[in-house]
Amino acid sequence: MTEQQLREQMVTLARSMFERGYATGGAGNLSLKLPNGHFLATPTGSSFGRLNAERLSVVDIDGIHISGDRPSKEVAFHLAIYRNNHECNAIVHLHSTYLTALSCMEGLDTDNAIKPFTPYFVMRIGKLPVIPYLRPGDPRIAEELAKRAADYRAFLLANHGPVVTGSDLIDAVDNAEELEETAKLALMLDGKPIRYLSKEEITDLQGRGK
Ligand SMILES: O=C(CO)COP(=O)(O)O
Ligand SMILES: [Zn+2]
Repeated sequence: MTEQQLREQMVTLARSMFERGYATGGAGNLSLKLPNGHFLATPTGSSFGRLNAERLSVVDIDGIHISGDRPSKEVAFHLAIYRNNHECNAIVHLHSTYLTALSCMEGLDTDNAIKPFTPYFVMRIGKLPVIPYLRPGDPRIAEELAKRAADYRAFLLANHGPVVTGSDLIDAVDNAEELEETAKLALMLDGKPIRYLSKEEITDLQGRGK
């Protein structure tokens, strides 16, 4: 895809997420890898419902602002993931309701916040490690994500929300939506007897693609 097509795709997918309630207000941010090796990111403070393709931010791998409006204050953590996971070409960060609710719960398993009970969570996400709470924009979020980026496809920032990767922006958005629905189910089922997937069932799903 050309840079122009990727810009238009970011605007369209962001608006779709906004209209369906995955993003509200000015929260969350998106990025993707451009064909020239730079990165396209949502401007800081922008609403997913009202992005403008021409004003999206462009930064290089060091976070230097090349063009467009001032980039998201989280661009450093996006870049930390790209540096450490070459299969990642796009990132979605949301404050979506159910994942953010989950991120506020005490006693999460920090290696995997959602014990698998549906196949698509295993196929699209695998495991969801929890990153300790840091204020939005804290440079230490990038350090924490850099340590885990090579081994996971999604992360839960404690008391904040999800960070989800993909092979392109459509894949990252689909992964984020699947993960949000999984968190919704996990909270609906909280306290009820769940039949979790067995070790064998999880192994059977791994490496099969989507
Ligand atoms: O979600 C956010 C912070 O974590 C939003 O910040 P930006 O508006 O700077 O992208
Ligand atoms: Zn955020």
